[in-house]
Formats: sequence, structure tokens, C-alpha cells
Amino acid sequence: MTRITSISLRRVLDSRGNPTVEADVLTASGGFGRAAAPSGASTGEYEAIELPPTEAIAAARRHAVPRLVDEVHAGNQREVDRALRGADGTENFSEIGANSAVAISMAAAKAGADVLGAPLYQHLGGAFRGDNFPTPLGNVIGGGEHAKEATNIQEFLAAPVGAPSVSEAVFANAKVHARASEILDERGVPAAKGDEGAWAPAVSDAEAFEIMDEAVSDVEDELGFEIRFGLDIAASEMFEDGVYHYGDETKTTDEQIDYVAEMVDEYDLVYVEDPLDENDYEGFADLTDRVGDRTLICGDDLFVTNVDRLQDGIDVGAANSILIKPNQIGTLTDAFDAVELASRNGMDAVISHRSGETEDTTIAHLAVATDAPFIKTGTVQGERTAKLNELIRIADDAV
Ligand SMILES: C=C(OP(=O)(O)O)C(=O)O
Ligand SMILES: [Mg+2]
Repeated sequence: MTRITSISLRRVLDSRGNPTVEADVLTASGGFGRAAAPSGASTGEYEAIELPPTEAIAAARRHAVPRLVDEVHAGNQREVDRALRGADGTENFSEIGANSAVAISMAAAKAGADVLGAPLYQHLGGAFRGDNFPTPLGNVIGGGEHAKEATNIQEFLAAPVGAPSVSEAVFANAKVHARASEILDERGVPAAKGDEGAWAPAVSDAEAFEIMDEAVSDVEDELGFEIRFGLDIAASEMFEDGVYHYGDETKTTDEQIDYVAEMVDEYDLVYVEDPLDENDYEGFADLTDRVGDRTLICGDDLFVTNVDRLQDGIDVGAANSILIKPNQIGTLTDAFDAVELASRNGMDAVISHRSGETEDTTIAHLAVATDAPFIKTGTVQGERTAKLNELIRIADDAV
């Protein structure tokens, strides 16, 4: 029986040292699931609302727990998530917090899988999932909102697209991360790390492109399979007064589109996330028109895992992929609906962590369950390796 018999909520630490919500779900037959909400720093304007954890927990205990315990089945994810939405009663989870909602939603999924005795990816994705693995996009150099005094572009992401296995891909990204550190040393540039464990040197974006290109080529030569790279520009964070700010320099929207298109061709970029402001569907469409045949243009802050915003994007041809972050929308059902809408329209769905994370591994299972081509979940650092190592275990049939 997957009937939920208890839900416990508590505050735990996230990787930035902030409190976040953890949920435990128990079922009638002893199934157990535990999950914790991640948290963004470069959050999109249209994301579901994250409440201070103490408030989110109190509100969820008051409104959600009584609507779920003894009422819904952890094995029926849509039923769980419908009850969460009903308990909250708002569009954006501003009553119980998307952090409480997503923790309960993911913990219920794990409890459902536990009762069935199936790995989470199989419970979520079905019996035919588990043969395809996402390529990990590994954050190697970064700045933006994730590190002070570093690059303007938020993330330079290694993409070992030719790796023969997920394990070799994971280790390839770690090698690129290590090689980037050596190159920075050779150039006499000290580098601390940003929130996701990427190097955060005080170099220009142009220099970061060079370092990334060199690191990727060196590791590609050493390992003998294709490694490319991509970006999360997180352009909404740079956009102010109608222009994009790169330190003291600015770019108009047309200049930004030209710049990104040039970088796609110069560096053979495989992936570009949020190249333009989160309200600029038209700019996204222009850029996708120009380079969408040879790279993924991915909407993160643009779509915020929201089917309505995704449909608006589909209508105008903005982007050819969507970033999926369950806490942007609040439940696994909503995240799955966004993946399905994307794939029905020929778009790729890329599963992603947040800059503030925990040891929770749900997104590794979600990526396998949804047959995602890429997962963005860092390169090194415990809360990132938790997901990467879980992918290796899934491939090894050891979960
Ligand atoms: C992971 C990201 O950062 P954050 O979690 O800060 O939004 C991102 O922008 O894709
Ligand atoms: Mg992003």
C-alpha cells in the first residue's frame, strides 16, 4: 500500500550554508522517501515562490499535511501533486512555498518507488527507461550571481558528448575542471570557487573562452572522445535599462544576439542557456533562427519549467530546449508536464540542479526517467557529485 501515513518536515543545511526544507514521507506498508528542496541565486522572475523555510514548513504542516496524510497514495504522483496544489490554492505556491511543495512531491515519489521495490528512475519513467543516459554538463569556470569578481557569463560548461558511457563522461568533466585549474596557474591567475564548485577567476569572458577551449581540447586529446562546451549566460542578471552589462561595457539586444551567434561558431558551442533576458521571446526566436540548427538554445529563466511560458515560447519559436528545475514550478507532475510538452514539440528537455543544493539525488533519476540528452549538475563538490555518482550507480544497476 502506498497510502501516505505520515509526512515530517524539517530544516536542513544546503550547500551555501542556508536552511532548506527536507521532507520524509512514510506509507502504510512501510515505504519511505526523503527529499530536500534546492535553492537558486540567479532565480527567474516568474519562478514559483520559495518561502523562508520556517514559514514554508509551518504553512505546509497547516495546509498540506492534513490534505495528504491518509488521503493520497505516494505511488500516484499526480494525486499527490494535485493535493499539494489544492492545499496551496495559489498559482505559484506562495501559500506553502515551492520549497515545501517540491520536497514533499519528491519524497512521495521516492516512497512510492520504495513500496514498489523499483529504482526511482523506473518508477518515474517506466520499464523501458534506464538504457539511455544524459551527458553531464559540467560547470568548470563561472561567475555572475554565483561568484563575485569573476566572469560576467555565469557558467562555462564542459560537455563530453562523445563519451562512451556516463561514467567516462563524469570523469572527463572532472579532468576538464582540473586542467582549467592548471591553465589558470600557468597564466598566474588565482581562482577561488563559486557556489557550484566552478573556478571563479577574475578574468574577462574572452579569456575564459580561451581557457575553456584549451582545457577541453587537451582532455579530448588525452581521452580520445569528443568534448565540447557550452554556456549559461544567465543574461537576465546582466540586463538593465534595455542593455546587457559586461562590466563597464554594454551590448544592445542586437549586439548580444550577434555576439552569442559569433561565439557559437567560433567555439562550436553545443549549448547556450539564457542568452537573452527572460522577457525577450523575440530575441530568443531570432537567435534560435540563426544558430538553432547547430546548438541548443535553452530557456531557463525564460520558461521557469512552466508549461504556459513554454507554450508562449513554442508559439514564437523561442529556443529549441528547456531547462527543467522542479523547484521552479513546485511539483514533479508540473516538471513532467513541461518535459512532455517540450518533447511533443521537438524540443529537448535538460534537467538541472540549482546553485544551492543538498545531497538529494532526485534529478539524476529524473534525467534518466525522462530520457534527457543533458543533465546540468556541476562537476566536483559533494552536493554535485552526489548526483553524478548516482548516475554512475544507475548505469551500474546499483540503486
Ligand atoms: C543553476 C542555475 O543557477 P541558480 O540555481 O542560481 O538559478 C542556473 O541559472 O541555471
Ligand atoms: Mg540558468
